[in-house]
Amino acid sequence: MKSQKRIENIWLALEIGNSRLHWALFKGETLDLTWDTEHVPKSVIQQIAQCHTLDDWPTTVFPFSQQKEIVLETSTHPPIFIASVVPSQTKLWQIYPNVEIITLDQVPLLGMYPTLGIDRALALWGAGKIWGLPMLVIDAGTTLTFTGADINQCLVGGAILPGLGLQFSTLGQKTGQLPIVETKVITSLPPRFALNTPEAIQSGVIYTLIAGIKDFIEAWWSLFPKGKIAVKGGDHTLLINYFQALYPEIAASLIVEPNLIFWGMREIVMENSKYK
Ligand SMILES: Nc1ncnc2c1ncn2[C@@H]1O[C@H](COP(=O)(O)OP(=O)(O)OP(=O)(O)O)[C@@H](O)[C@H]1O
Ligand SMILES: CC(C)(CO)[C@@H](O)C(=O)NCCC(=O)O
Ligand SMILES: [K+]
Repeated sequence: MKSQKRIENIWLALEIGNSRLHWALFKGETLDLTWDTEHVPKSVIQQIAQCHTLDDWPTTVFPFSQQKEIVLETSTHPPIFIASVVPSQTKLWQIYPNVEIITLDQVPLLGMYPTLGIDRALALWGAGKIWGLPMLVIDAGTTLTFTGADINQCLVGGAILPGLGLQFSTLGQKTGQLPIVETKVITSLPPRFALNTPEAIQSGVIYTLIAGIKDFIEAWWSLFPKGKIAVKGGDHTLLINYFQALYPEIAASLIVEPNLIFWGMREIVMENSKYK
């Protein structure tokens, strides 16, 4: 049975990434549900803007809208807080009647540069709030990013490189005879010296990626011997598995938390007492 009580402190967090959308439903400061969807076309956002409550949303965007055990008698147009690194998608969501875009100036980190990605700032802020500083966030998403802050909440800086999927797709797309390796077919470590094309691609990308990440981790620990490291992003499970196989002592000290950006968003939204 659905509760008849209207829940007034429901809010949605929407992280617009380069590959897909990441959603969270909060009741006050409690994270209730998370799910991922594709990027949404304008027509569907227009449809959502007409919906009064979440129950009416299309299941392609809110997969739980038909599930009776989820209490969704939300007030009209539950607020959506958006953190986006895709300006064209941000623009589309602005037709929703109750939307708030989270911007860099709302993140209390010091020393940020103006073009720093909001996802990097929020994940770092969220991780720092929960586990403490110094903190380095490794985001294994469309891109792979490193983003660190010191004990004074000051951005140390970081790095950006193509993520696992992007490395494979670029190799497949920009060459005459290389196939596109799908990350989902990879289960274990490939042979280092491979004797077929797909495994040669896997070997090259994976072993250099792991070596590169290990090098950044060691550089972080030489700057901050007690510095913490948190890992997130669509490819985090794969990367953690490789570290467990190759460098178990490093793997053991990594904090794995897919929801880092949502924790960062919660910190900022909770400043606004209306949703507590
Ligand atoms: N169901 C899925 N759909 C798409 N990508 C997936 C899925 N599951 C795992 N991945 C992996 O996640 C990676 C994308 O990561 P993620 O979803 O965190 O990126 P994003 O948040 O859209 O992008 P950004 O890096 O801009 O934040 C891809 O390289 C892919 O291998
Ligand atoms: C690096 C990405 C693509 C990671 O999602 C995003 O954070 C972004 O677009 N950043 C802007 C550039 C920067 O952070 O320096
Ligand atoms: K990323």
